[in-house]
Amino acid sequence: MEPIAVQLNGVSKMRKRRIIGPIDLAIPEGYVVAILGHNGSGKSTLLNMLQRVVLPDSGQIMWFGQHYEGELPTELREHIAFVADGGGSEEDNITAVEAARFRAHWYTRWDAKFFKQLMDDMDVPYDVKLKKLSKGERRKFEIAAALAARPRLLLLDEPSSGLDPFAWKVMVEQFRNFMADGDTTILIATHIADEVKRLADYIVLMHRGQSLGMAEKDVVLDQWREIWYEGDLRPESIPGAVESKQEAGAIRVITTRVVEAQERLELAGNRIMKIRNLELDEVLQYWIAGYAPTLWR
Ligand SMILES: Nc1ncnc2c1ncn2[C@@H]1O[C@H](COP(=O)(O)OP(=O)(O)OP(=O)(O)O)[C@@H](O)[C@H]1O
Repeated sequence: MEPIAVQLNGVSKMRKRRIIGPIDLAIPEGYVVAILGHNGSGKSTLLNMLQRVVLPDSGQIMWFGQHYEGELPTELREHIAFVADGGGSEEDNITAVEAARFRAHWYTRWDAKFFKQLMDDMDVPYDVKLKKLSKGERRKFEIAAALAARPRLLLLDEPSSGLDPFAWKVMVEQFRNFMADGDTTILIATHIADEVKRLADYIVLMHRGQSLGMAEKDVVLDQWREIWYEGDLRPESIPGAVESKQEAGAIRVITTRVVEAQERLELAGNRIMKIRNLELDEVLQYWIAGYAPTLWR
């Protein structure tokens, strides 16, 4: 069995408008996991609980197989890096060089050479107070500093926020290189399909404070198809059919079992006109409605 980076057992947090949880989740070590969900679904609360900025009201969290009462010990915290979604910080009035010096003290695996290389590649100035950087530059600095910490657990809240499309493309390359030669587990809270498509290995879907499970990204993107066909086969008899509609003499059916569906249609002598993969947001809509893809474990 794969080693687990973080495990949540019945973790919940009471918020004014809703309860987040109870969440049961096991995140395998060394993968990129996207926590997907609409606004207010509990993604940031989950990330905050994983760095103990927010304390759960009940349930248990394990980090690399260990449970801790109270504050997380330094030996663990120096292996966790977090990039929040915007906002200033206590580092506002210092430069990137000074911030790097500070972080090098804190993170024992700090990689100064890698930090410089990332900052140069992304063209971020070193000698300007962090609060004077543009939104995108600040974001790049935060991500460079998080990667240079060589954390075992990296928590990212909407990493592409504030980056222009070109900068985001460069950033994706940096993440991929980073993942290729490291053992870091990355959790990305997001509702941006491109972040998921380009980076994630797994998807966790959060909805109204609940986790609807975790599935491999490739399964999520591959399993759902829209088939258009002509003929007299009733859509309800097509394997995996979850929805169908008659339009302009053709039938449109959504299925999770495309191979069997195709066989059934061909066997019945119906003509398949078009088959299309569903987009991520379409799949999520069905997942939320109760038609989950094949879940991991
Ligand atoms: N500090 C807080 N105090 C009270 N309620 C909070 C607090 N932080 C978040 N909430 C509430 O908890 C729920 C989940 O919020 P959270 O920020 O975790 O969602 P999210 O999925 O990250 O949303 P978004 O996509 O908008 O960033 C929301 O209803 C929010 O109003």
